[in-house]
Amino acid sequence: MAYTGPNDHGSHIDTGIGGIRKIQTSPSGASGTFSSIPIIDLTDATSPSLEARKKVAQHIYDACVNVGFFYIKNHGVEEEVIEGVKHEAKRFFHDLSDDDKMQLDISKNTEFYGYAPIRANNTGAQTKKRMFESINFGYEPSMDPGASGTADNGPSFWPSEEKLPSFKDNVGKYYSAVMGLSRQLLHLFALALNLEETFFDQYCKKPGVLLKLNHYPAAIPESADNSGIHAHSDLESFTILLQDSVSSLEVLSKDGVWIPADPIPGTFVVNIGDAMSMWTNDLFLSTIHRAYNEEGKVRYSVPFFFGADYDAVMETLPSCIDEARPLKYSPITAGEHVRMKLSMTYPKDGVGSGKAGEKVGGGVEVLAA
Ligand SMILES: O=C(O)CCC(=O)C(=O)O
Ligand SMILES: [Fe+2]
Repeated sequence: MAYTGPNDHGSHIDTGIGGIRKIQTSPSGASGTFSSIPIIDLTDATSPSLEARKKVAQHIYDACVNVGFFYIKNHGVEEEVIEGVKHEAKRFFHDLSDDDKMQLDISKNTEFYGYAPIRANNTGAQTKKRMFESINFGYEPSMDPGASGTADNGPSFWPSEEKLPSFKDNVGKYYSAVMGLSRQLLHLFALALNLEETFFDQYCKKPGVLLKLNHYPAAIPESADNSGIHAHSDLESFTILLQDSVSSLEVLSKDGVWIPADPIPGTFVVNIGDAMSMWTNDLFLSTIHRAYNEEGKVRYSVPFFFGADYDAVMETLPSCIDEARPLKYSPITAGEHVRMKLSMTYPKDGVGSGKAGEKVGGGVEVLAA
């Protein structure tokens, strides 16, 4: 299903990630015209031939500058591991009591890791509850096959072994697999940008990552709407999204059409986030998307947000600046960028909520707190 009109909730959008913005299709208004989301075969991403890897990178380049979203197939993550994390997501949301889940309350965590219950929009613009709950897990060096350096991204809240036996182990297997895949994608992004294949590695030794489990319940009570996750862009460098079989995700094209990104078996959806868009001076698009519960079916999704080391300074790549594309962004550490935007998503008693008209990080205009 595709909807016309830029946004069916008025002229401003709830980013879900960073307060309310004017409708726009990228942090700074850059956007792409597209009518479908490309599927990219990663078989040759690990080819010994540089030429073959560059061909894959060229497809990624095209997708990043035109759409900001693409599916990947033949990504190498084992089916069993994928089924494992889906199973654990169901256990988390259904086997734990509300009290158990609130023990992991995100508002008690310094780094915005933890559980966020079904709640009304945190910005106050929407009074009805949004029908999704989620839990975020932060960077875990023990789950990163490529870890180097000492991470200081703060501790995650995990359910105890007693409450949910083997949960951390099984989620950890998925986490490690997508962590490895992320490092492969980093190489492809570098090749796509005509950089040394390992260019981004130096910024991603202990990366700021979030593995999030989302649950969209089937039943929509009177006190809620079916909106799920409202229109937003992701804030990290890129996202690897695992969907179940229920359609929900839609991506906004420049002409205001919501293009479905329905689940395709055997694939992940990858999208560029605000940080990579800033890094590339908006050459790579951080495209607005949303996930509404239109079908009234229970749905789970597992986004893995990958960003640079919190102490890495993201400075716009010189090759992405020219007369037609003048420099738009000041250098910022990945940590400052992420913490600022997460604090607007999950405000804590007046801390960090965006103010009307405030310019944040990537030049995003925040219109209401
Ligand atoms: O559930 C989905 O399909 C998308 C979720 C999403 O966009 C997010 O959590 O940022
Ligand atoms: Fe998202």
